[in-house]
This record gives sequence, structure tokens and C-alpha cells, in this order.
Amino acid sequence: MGFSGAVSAVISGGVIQRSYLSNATSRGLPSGVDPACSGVLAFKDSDVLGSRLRLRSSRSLAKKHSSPFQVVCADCPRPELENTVNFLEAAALSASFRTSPSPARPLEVVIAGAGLAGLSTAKYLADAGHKPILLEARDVLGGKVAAWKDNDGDWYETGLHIFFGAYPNMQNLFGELGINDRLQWKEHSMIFAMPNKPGEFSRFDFPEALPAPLNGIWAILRNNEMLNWPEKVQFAIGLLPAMVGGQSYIEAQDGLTVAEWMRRQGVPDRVNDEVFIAMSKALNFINPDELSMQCILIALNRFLQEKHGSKMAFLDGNPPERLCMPIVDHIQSLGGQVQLNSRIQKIELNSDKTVKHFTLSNGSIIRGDVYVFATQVDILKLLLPQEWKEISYFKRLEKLVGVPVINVHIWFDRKLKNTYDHLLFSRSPILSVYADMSVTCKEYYDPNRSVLELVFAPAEEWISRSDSEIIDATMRELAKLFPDEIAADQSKAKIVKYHVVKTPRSVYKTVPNCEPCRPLQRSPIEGFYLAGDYTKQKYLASMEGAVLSGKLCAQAILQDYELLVARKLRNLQTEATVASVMDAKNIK
Ligand SMILES: Cc1cc2nc3c(=O)[nH]c(=O)nc-3n(C[C@H](O)[C@H](O)[C@H](O)COP(=O)(O)OP(=O)(O)OC[C@H]3O[C@@H](n4cnc5c(N)ncnc54)[C@H](O)[C@@H]3O)c2cc1C
Repeated sequence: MGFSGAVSAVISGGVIQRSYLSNATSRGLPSGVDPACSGVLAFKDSDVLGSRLRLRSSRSLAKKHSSPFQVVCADCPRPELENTVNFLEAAALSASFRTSPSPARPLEVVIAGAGLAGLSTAKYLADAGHKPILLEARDVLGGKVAAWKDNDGDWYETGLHIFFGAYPNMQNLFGELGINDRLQWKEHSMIFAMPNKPGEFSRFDFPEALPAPLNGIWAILRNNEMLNWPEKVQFAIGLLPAMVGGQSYIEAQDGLTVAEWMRRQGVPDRVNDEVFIAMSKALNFINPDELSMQCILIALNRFLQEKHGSKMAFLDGNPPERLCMPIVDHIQSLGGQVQLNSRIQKIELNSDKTVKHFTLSNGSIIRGDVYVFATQVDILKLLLPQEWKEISYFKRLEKLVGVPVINVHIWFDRKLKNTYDHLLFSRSPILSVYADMSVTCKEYYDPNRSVLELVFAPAEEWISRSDSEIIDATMRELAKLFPDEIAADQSKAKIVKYHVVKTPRSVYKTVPNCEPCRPLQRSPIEGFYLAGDYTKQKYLASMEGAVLSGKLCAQAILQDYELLVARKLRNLQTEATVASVMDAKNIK
């Protein structure tokens, strides 16, 4: 795909000063633009006009960012980058860290948890000239994207992870780290198994030639195997208020489950059964009778508004090495620290309820100027100091509870044929999505045997059962998906080995009325911040949400810089006074 046109915007002092539309400058930056502080976005020729209009209409987003920054949307051969305000905003936010004036007194920021949110917080703070100290409890990076190598050298993961076109902050991060080529983009389709026709699949194919939302509408209209015409029409009518009401309508649906919303809108049950059970399980590992409708509407909005929103990519290998390590290298190259096996056991407080220090499980004490908790919400709740528990900001966290999920890997003795180089929606009552990783992922590629990675959900009833029970149940479902190749008793394909990874508390369970309980990254405790996919950000509990939450957390710390430096100086003064009093009294 060639890009010969470029759109550039110079944003300074929080306002877009100039925007450029020029073929002549497409290979270079327009004059007056500092290359060191350019965020990168790509625009196709055909989209340039639309992009320019969007740039104009996006002035308001520039005002959100306090520090002056520039964004250059230059030539870039990345079809996955979409010309939307979301991408511009993501690039702008990234650029604001790199271009913020270097701090006279860099802050030492202690961050608990090296999942994507903690890594992102540390990365962007380091970009802004501060000193993150990232502490991870386990001996592996990545949290919910963690993975391990078994004795044969094969990797197994916490979860089968898909990167969507509608992940602007994630794609920006890949770009900033220079690892774009590690995203393996698949054809723009969604592929569902057909439970009533074992071994068959039904596809939603998004045509490249059409812009959003027409490509999505086309994909839905062209599929006649899952929904018939009257069902499609009734669903479209049900969705009309969302189309007209926009964001405020979407937010107002947080009080309803998907199933309740469908009934209220007169959408036939079959639409729920055919499409939304699979979608609910893929989004939050639960069924539509539990999931908040807001979650579905946010996903639909992103998938339908952005041309490549629902386009999917697999990482080309294991996430700790292929994604997390480059972030760590970046942090360390800027003077930050990352320590594994460093579990925070206690948050110790000063008399004014601010954080005095973190105590690790090995007894060591870690002090900083600022403290961030980027652990799962369930861990934060366990470690909350008694003195904070009645503060409403923390009290509201009670409603946020991690949902159980299980990730299953099965290595077979042969190459299975009834599969695609793509993510597949199993539409099984106990399985969600799956993929043959020996086909979809470069590092796991194997020409002779298949490696199925499957998300087992809902997992509430299964989480405490044995691995062999889980594998037996999985095999019974796989026999329906591969009727010619797999039998539950292994009389067809044989299992060479398997791994079962249970996560009893994964992403927060997005039941109705959770949204008001999601905390902002800035807490009411001076010098204490939160990051994590469960914190307030406009994406769901996802990798994109985790990365964005880290950026927002770093942004809040930068905004509070003066206050935090004043606090640091006060603390230094107090320590000096205590030391001199002790000296005077000759106390050791
Ligand atoms: C099975 C599965 C499939 C998924 N599929 C997708 C997908 O396809 N696409 C997508 O976008 N998202 C997916 N997700 C969700 C995604 O993985 C998460 O939203 C995201 O990784 C969360 O990142 P986080 O940093 O907020 O939290 P976490 O990854 O949970 O990170 C928290 C970190 O804190 C550490 N920690 C905990 N306690 C302490 C302590 N006391 N001291 C120090 N450190 C501590 C933990 O070890 C962990 O490393 C999936 C998740 C699962 C489980």
C-alpha cells in the first residue's frame, strides 16, 4: 500500500497552529517542524481530505494536553494506522511526554506491577525525564500477557491475545519502540463456527474498498448464514437510538445487561444467541445475561466507526520477550529501573495518610517521591491501608471484581486442516475464541503439528476443576469443531501435550453499573496514583485500555509536577531536620 500524501499538524500551546496537506512534503517534514518531537500518523491519498477535516475538528483534543506538543502525520507504510482523531490523540499524548521540558528535579516514581499498564506508566514517565522504579511481584513480565517456556522450549500464555485496528495507543507504542513488524495482521474478517453445522464456519468479510461504517454494514448484510433479513432489520432498528444518541446514549446503557437491552429494544433472541453470546464471551469472558450493554456498544462503536477497527493482528511470538522486553529496554535506556521478584506486601503511611514507603515481601523498604499502583484491582483492594478504606474513591472499588478465565493449549500429533490463519469464534457453551497458533503466529509456526490455543469461558464453574477434566471437556467441544479430525477419545488426532493456565481473577467483570466505580488515575491521596485496565479510560478492560491508563497516569503525575516537587522538598527538609536533631543528641 503506497502513501504519497501527507497531512501534518503543528500543535503548539495546546492549539493546532497549522495543518499541511502536501504531496511535495510527503517524504519529509514540513519546514518549522522539529523532527525530534514528531508523533507519526499515516494517511492514504484517498483519505487525506477526510483527515484534514478531522484535524480541523479535533482542535478541542489539543486543549486537553497541557504541555506544548507537535504532531506530524507523515509518510508511513502502515495500513493498520487509521486516520481518525483517536490516532491523532494517541500520537499527540505520546509526543507530549517526549516534548515536555526536562524536569529540573526528576521525580522518583515507584510503580507496583509490570503488566502493560505499569510498563506504559514507566515508559512515558521515563520519556518525560523522570525516574520510574517498576516493581513486579512475579519472575515474569506482562501480568495478563505473561507467558512461560516449557521444558521442550514451547511457550504457553496467560491468554490468547488479539490486537485490533482500533487500538491507537498500542499501535503508537509499537511504532515508538520500532517493533511494528511484530504485529501480524490478518485479513479483515470475523469468522464464527456454526454449532448446527459441525465443522462449518460463517464469515463476516469487511471489504477494503469501502470506508467505515459502510464496510461493516456490508459485512453484516452479506452474511446470511447467521442472521436472516428480518433479524438484521430488527437489530438495526434496535440500534437506531445508539446511532442517534451517540456517547451519552452508550453511557446510559451501563445499567442494563446485554440480554435485557436486546429484549427492551425488541431484538429477536436469535440475534443474541447467534452473535452476542460469542461477542460477550470474547469481550469479558461472561454471557450476555451478565455483561453490561455499554461494553458491547463501546466495542461496536469502535469496530464500526473506524475502517480497520475490527481488523485483527497476532503478536509474532511470546509477549514477555516480543512486547514487554522492548519497553523495559527503553525504560532502562532512559535511567529507569525494572525489578522482577519484588512483591509489595504493605503500603506504609505517614501520619497525614500519604504513602511513607512500600514494604516488599522480603522486608526491604522502597521509597520514592511518587507512588503508583498498577496491579490488578483485586490486589489493590487486598493491600489498601485501613485508613483509606472509607474514602469513597477506594470504597467504590468494591464493585470491581476480576472474572475467572482459563487459557488452554493443546499440541496435536498432526496438522489440523479445518482451521484458518485467523482468530475463530467457537460458539461453544464453554469455549470462547481460539486459534491454531502453529499457523497464526510466526514464533509458534510448525508445519507438522497444530497447537490450538483456546480461551475457556465462562470459567466460574471450572476454575477449581483439574486440568484433565478441563482438557476432556475441551476435547468434547473440539470434536464438534473438527468432526473429521478430532474425537473426544483421541481415536483421531492425539494430544502430544497440553498446558492449562487458570486466572481466577482476570479483567474486572463488566456487569451493569460498574462504570461509576472505575477510578481516575489521580487518587485523592497526594502522591498516590493508579494505573490498570480497570481505571477510567475510554477503552474496555483490554491491552489498549491498560496502555492508555498508563499514559493517563503518567500525564496526571506530570500535571501535578509542581505540587509533587514541593512535597519532595518538604520531605527532604524534614529528613534533614530529623538527622540534625539526632546528630545533636548523638543518637545513631
Ligand atoms: C485469557 C485472556 C485473554 C485476553 N485477551 C485479550 C485480547 O485478545 N485483547 C486484549 O486487548 N486484551 C485481552 N485480555 C485483557 C488484557 O490482557 C488485560 O486487559 C491487560 O493485559 C491488563 O493489563 P494491566 O497492566 O492492567 O494488568 P495486569 O496485566 O494484571 O498487571 C498487573 C501486574 O501487577 C503485578 N502484581 C500484582 N500484585 C503485585 C504486588 N503486590 N507487587 C508487585 N506487583 C504485583 C502482577 O503480577 C501483574 O504483572 C485478555 C486477558 C486474558 C486473561
